Amino acid sequence: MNDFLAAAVQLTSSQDPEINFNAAEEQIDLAARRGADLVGLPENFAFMGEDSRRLELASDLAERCSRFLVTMARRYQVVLLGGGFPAPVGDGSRTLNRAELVDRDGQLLARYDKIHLFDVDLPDGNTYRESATVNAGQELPPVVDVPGLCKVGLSICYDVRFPELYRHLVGAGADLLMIPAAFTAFTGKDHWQVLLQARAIENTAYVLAPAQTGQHYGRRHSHGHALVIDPWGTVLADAGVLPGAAIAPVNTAHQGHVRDQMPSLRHRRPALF
Ligand SMILES: O=C(O)CNC(=O)[C@H](CS)NC(=O)CCC(=O)C(=O)O
Repeated sequence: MNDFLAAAVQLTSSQDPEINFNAAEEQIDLAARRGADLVGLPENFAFMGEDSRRLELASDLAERCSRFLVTMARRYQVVLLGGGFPAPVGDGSRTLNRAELVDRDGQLLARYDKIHLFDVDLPDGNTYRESATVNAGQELPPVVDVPGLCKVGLSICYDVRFPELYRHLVGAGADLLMIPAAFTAFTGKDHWQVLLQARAIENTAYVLAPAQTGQHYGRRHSHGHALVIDPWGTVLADAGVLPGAAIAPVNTAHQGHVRDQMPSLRHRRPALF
């Protein structure tokens, strides 16, 4: 594992993929100029809108997203995560919610289809039924040893509420947990930072959490606060509520130091569970 700069991009994605791709490129460009080696885009970076429109666009959008990630990674020479885009399945009436991690040379390093779907009625009157149009992925997310960086584990958004997924990633050697999201404003204000810090602390791992922010369409508001968190749980960078990025150093010696000082991973009692 080397030392490098990681960027968690924050966007207000809309129903217009053209605008969204341009906004994403602007933030990738800025992050690369600031020296970022690893850049994460949030869930729904290319489209944030009504389900019916998402399904209409899905087959075209999935291809465009994969191509966009390859083009951007090469153009800006960064390792790039597309934190979630619709990939059509079957006759195209349903999708997977897919993340892809691409190397600087455009090579696909890892792919993950979200396994926990957000089917929740919130007290603010908003109802979410991700499973109405999305199929759950059937495989645990991968950990990939990114050449020149570190071992990166993937996940998406609502996954953050399932600590066993991150235990799996850390068991597979992850140093850094990617948690790209489009967290609701309502849940985000109480849960977002707490959950992310918990995942960092309990796994003594870096957390990179790109985010959606602001109003997208209708009543859909996202919480923002893209974060980079260190293995002690300290928030190293917070993108606030405007489009931008949280950028901070990932430091190998520091992770080793934290893991020596707080050896909780070594104190697990798997035999009792
Ligand atoms: O709606 C779309 O356009 C695409 N999908 C999403 O934004 C996903 C599923 S609805 N959002 C979440 O998982 C939010 C989780 C969350 O906010 C929490 O766990 O509190």
